[in-house]
Amino acid sequence: MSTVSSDVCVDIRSVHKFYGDFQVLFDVNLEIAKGEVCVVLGPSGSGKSTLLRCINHLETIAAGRIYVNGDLIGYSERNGKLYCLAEEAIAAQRRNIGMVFQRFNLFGHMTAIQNVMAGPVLVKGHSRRCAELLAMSLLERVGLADRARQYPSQLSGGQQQRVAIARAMAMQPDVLLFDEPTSALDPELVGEVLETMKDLARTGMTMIVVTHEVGFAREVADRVVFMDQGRIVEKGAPESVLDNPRNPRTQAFLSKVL
Ligand SMILES: Nc1ncnc2c1ncn2[C@@H]1O[C@H](COP(=O)(O)OP(=O)(O)OP(=O)(O)O)[C@@H](O)[C@H]1O
Repeated sequence: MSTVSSDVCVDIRSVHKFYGDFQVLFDVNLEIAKGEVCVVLGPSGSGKSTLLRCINHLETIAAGRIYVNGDLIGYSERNGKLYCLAEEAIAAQRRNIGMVFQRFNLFGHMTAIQNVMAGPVLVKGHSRRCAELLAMSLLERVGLADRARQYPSQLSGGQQQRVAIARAMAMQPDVLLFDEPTSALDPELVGEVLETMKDLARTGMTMIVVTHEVGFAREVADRVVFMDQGRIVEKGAPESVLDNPRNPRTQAFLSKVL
């Protein structure tokens, strides 16, 4: 049983993570409220992607706990000890944690709508009819209803990423994780994906976004987290972290990117 408050969606407690002998995360603590948009900034190699991947247990952790809506991710706890969950149980947890990657990872042999329908049909057991209605409404939401029958190779990078967002939404996750969703895109396609993410944020979706888009952080984030060398060194409202950073490492980073 966890003691997570019902307003908290993601609760990261004292997480440590190693790759072999290399410690990549040090005592990371972060609570994300339901409906919150949290943007994670930081220099390359600071551990942002790794932290995101720990949340849906694509990476194991050496110590600490991660809860999503009160559910301990990846492990069960008995008498203070952690035991790894079976793959099936981890897969069930991942269904509630959507992830959008830098490379869109769409199925190339499926049309846009088939990509969005796949999860609801194959994983959730929805009827094709039901999944098709849901997929169409999501494609409409990301502005791609007219592209539903096209294959990924017939879509631009920005359109493919918007399909990937619709696909993640189709699982009706508790939280959506974005791992640098615009960094593989040509600059002129970045805006349309950020607009889609802004729309999503307005609907009250809980989102954790790793990005270098400081403008997006300023406009959309409820909170900005700054990571450096595996640690959260600063977190707070965007205007406080971005305009008045207190930590010298945040100051140095922002002076380069702004
Ligand atoms: N599978 C892995 N095995 C060993 N080291 C890894 C692995 N994945 C990442 N690392 C190392 O862990 C550190 C953090 O990587 P991570 O990708 O989390 O950083 P990041 O802040 O997301 O960087 P970027 O902004 O460049 O994507 C880096 O030093 C990286 O080289």
